[in-house]
Order: sequence, then structure tokens, then C-alpha cells
Amino acid sequence: AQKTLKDVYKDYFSIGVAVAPRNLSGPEAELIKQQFNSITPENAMKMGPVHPEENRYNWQDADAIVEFGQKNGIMVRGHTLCWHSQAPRWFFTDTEGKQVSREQLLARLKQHITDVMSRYKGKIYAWDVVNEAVPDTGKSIYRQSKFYEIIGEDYIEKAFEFAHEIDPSAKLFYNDYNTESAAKREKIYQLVKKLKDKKVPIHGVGLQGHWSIYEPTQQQLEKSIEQFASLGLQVQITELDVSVYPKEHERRQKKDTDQSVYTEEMIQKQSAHYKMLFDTFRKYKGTVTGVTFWNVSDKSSWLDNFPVAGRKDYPLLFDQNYKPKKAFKGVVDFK
Ligand SMILES: OC[C@H]1CNC[C@@H](O)[C@@H]1O[C@@H]1O[C@H](CO)[C@@H](O[C@@H]2O[C@H](CO)[C@@H](O[C@@H]3O[C@H](CO)[C@@H](O)[C@H](O)[C@H]3O)[C@H](O)[C@H]2O)[C@H](O)[C@H]1O
Repeated sequence: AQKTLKDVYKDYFSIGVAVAPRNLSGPEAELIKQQFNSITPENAMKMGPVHPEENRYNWQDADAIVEFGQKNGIMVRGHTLCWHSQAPRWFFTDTEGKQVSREQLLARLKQHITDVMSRYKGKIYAWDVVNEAVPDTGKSIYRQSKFYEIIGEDYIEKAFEFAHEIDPSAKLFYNDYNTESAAKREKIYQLVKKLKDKKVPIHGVGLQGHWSIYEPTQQQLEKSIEQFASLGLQVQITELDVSVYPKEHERRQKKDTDQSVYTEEMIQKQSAHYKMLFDTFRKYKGTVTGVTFWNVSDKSSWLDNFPVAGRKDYPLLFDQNYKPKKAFKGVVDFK
């Protein structure tokens, strides 16, 4: 029988995928049930989509995803309780449109985390409590978000404390991208070390893993896993995809990459890169506790049209017909 990701990795870490309600029926649902034992709502549990108005929640999509998990014995990972992006405008202004005070915003953040986590208590095993709070550039370890401007740096520790109070059994993560860039990794390390030193209830760091066939190197990845694990934190890869195109800054040099053609060279490089990534994840068994892909198959990825409008990407292990790609083989054939 064909090997599946969840069976091959059952002694290593959970294998997940980001989903939207549209993925939970038909051939995609069959692929999800066959290959994965964890799902993450791609958008349904974010502040804006789930809490569009102060006194109105929109639970429909989030409920559908949790019910699918419950019905099929698939764990659910929560994403995300506090993020500067996709945060509803009302969160930061009062009824006259004036910016709210530190106390008001802290109370709203507490209410939001309390309501969302209470609804799914015992049904969500891990949460990205705070997402992308560290800037890519500059000395400060704090992104100048509305949360930081209005509350101050302690909005992060408060969010973790609010979360832990509601569901002490849920594993709580700080989640970010570009975690393999030395400068950004050091700032994230400083942030989470501060939280650990203050005995804030944080259990792990999420490396989003929006990588490409050009980066990271194995050394860079191992350095990130080891640096965060040195604080006694677990590490999860939370939004994995391997674009066949170089990142923006490299792209300008390689003009011909905007053609959306999936070349044999891309297939070879992608297969080798995915193999290196999973060889590395297995090496840190017990530290790397979960790996989640961001979208199900090349049929539809957030990387289609991003950052180049109209450009198709091929970043995942299953092709546009939900069939396993060459890269899949390199990931499951290690025994
Ligand atoms: O950006 C990739 C990752 C990076 N890390 C954090 C992680 O949360 C993020 O995920 C992406 O986060 C993006 C927003 O920042 C999501 O994109 C949003 O995805 C939403 C749902 O499809 C879109 O909302 C729909 O927009 C449509 C037209 O604009 C409207 O008609 C729909 O009603 C509305 O739901 C938003 O415009 C679009 O911005 C992507 O699907 C999602 O994959």
C-alpha cells in the first residue's frame, strides 16, 4: 500500500495541513484524511474573520473545521489569537472612532482570547497565541503594531497569560517567519527568552517555513531549531511550503522566473530540498513536535499570485490532481 505522511511520521511528530471549509469535502477531504493527523484553519480563526464586530462572532467556518477534525480523529491547531494583520479595525477604536486606551485594548484582547479559547477548549491542542510580533529590520525586537503602540511590550506576555488561564492544557506558541535569517532569529530569541525568564506560560516557537528551493540551508535550519530548543521550548514547523521561485530580493536577479513553468530542474531541486528538510526534522525528534503544510496541494496555494500576480507556484507535495509528487517520495522513503 502507498505510504502516507501520518503513518511514516507517527513516531516522530504530527503532520498537519492548513485548511479552509472548501477543502473539507470531495477529493481534498479524502487526501486530508489519508495523509494528515492535524489541521490548522488558514483564516477562519483569525481576529477579523472570527470577530468582525465587538459584539458579533462569526463561528461558522471555524466550527466546520473543528467538527471535521473531531469527526475524523484529526487534531486541530489554532491560528492565531493576536496578530497585527487581519485584525478588525473596531479593535483599536471606540464608538466615536477615537483610539482606545491601554486598559480598553487589554480588556478587548482578554475578552477575545477568552471567548475563542473557551469555545474550543479541549478541542485544540496548540495555539499560535502571538504571530509575527518581531520586525524584519531595525534593532528593536518589537514590531511597531497597534498592540505595541497602545498597550506596550507587555501585550505579548498578557496574551499568553490570558490564553493559559482559559486552557492550561493547550500548548502555546510564538509564531513567526524568516526565522532562519540570523538577525531575525536573534531578535525572536531575545523576545522568547524574556518571556521564559518572566515565567510566562509559553511552550514553543513556530517556524512558519515559507521557504523556497534556494533557502534555508541545513545549517541555518539546525541553528534555529537548536537556539529555540536551548530555552527548553519545543519547535513546530507551522506553515511549510517550498516555492520553486527565489524570494523577492533574489527574484530581481533572476528575471526569467516569472513564467509559471514547472521545470524538471525545479522538480529535482524541490525534491532534494524537501528531503533535506525532513531529514533535519527527524534528526530533532522530540524537539520538533509538529510539521504543518500551508495548503493541501498545488491545486491552490496562497503563493499563487503572491508576490507576482498571475504567477502559478508549485510549493507542496501533492500536484494539481492531488497526486503525490516526486518530492513526496523523498519525504516518505527514509526507512
Ligand atoms: O501570508 C501567508 C501566511 C503568513 N503567515 C501567517 C498566515 O496567517 C498567512 O496566511 C495567509 O494570510 C493571508 C492574509 O494575510 C490570507 O489571505 C487572505 O485570505 C482571505 C480569505 O481567502 C481573503 O479574504 C477574502 O477576500 C475576498 C476578496 O478580497 C472576499 O471576497 C472574501 O469575502 C474574503 O474572505 C483576504 O483578502 C486575503 O488577504 C491567506 O489566505 C493565508 O494563507
